[in-house]
Amino acid sequence: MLLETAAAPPARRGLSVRTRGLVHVYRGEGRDVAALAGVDLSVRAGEMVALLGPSGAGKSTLLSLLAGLFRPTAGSVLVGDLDLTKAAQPELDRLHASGVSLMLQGAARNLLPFLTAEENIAFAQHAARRAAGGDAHLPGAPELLGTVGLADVGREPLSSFTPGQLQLVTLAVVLATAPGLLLADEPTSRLDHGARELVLAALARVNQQLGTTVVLVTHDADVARWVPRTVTIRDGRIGGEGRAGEEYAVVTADGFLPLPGHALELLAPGTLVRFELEDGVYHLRVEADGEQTGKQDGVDES
Ligand SMILES: Nc1ncnc2c1ncn2[C@@H]1O[C@H](COP(=O)(O)OP(=O)(O)OP(=O)(O)O)[C@@H](O)[C@H]1O
Repeated sequence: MLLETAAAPPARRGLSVRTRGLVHVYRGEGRDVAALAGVDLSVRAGEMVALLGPSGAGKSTLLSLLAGLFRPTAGSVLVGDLDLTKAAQPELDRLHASGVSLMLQGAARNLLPFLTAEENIAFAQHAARRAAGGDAHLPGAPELLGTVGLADVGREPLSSFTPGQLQLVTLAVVLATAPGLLLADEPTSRLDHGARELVLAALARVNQQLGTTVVLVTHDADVARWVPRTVTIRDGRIGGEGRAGEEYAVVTADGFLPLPGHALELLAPGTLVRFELEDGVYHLRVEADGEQTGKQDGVDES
């Protein structure tokens, strides 16, 4: 099979994402689970962001809320101008038909195995055309398959595809409705190194060529090579951000500053700290038994 790229489908404006004070509690019998405990996340239109973090941190819950699959316990989610927490069902239906695409974990959950790649794309476009009253200008299957690097295999049976190629077909299918926001849950899980690189490269190409906003969840630490911004979710909150390989702590909307993982090990709960500004540089000073123990860290004021 050939792996090659063709002319990209026409760009469509990406959708911005903004959450404020996002809280989600799963209500269970006798036990409630707080999956998200106040997430303030802003993603610009056309940006590509990876959500990282340990298992159970709340990444998939956050992705589902961005997709509008269910409503949060508290807080707001804006996709473009639409507040998903207040939107009526027809508005959410329209958003799902053409504005936001969700790539579920595992190609099998996104594809109909008895159809070819082209037929899977046509199937995905059918609902979008109906929602738009037949007026939707959607990209053709050859264009889409070309964009993900799978030109010329649109009519071959999916049974002859490798796991990496199936994931690329999945990407073409979720792009079939020309979404402004693409949400991908673990798009590289269970793929070998070479296939992971191809899928991440295809996602980055989609983001750059089509302008689609991309938010993906991953355990893949290598993802930072392909994604300019990573956001680490820890215990249902934003625990930090990575930009171009640099790690940052992020001040929350209500003024809290979660410590980065390595500092957590050094600073026990209850530790008293002082911020001091010296020559344009912030210093974090730790107090022990009423005494100053010295400079722990320095941060540029800017
Ligand atoms: N449907 C559900 N009902 C009850 N609890 C849930 C449900 N889905 C997730 N949880 C719980 O919510 C918390 C966050 O789960 P979530 O799947 O969002 O985390 P995650 O970071 O995506 O984890 P993983 O990387 O393992 O997929 C966990 O404690 C999980 O057990």
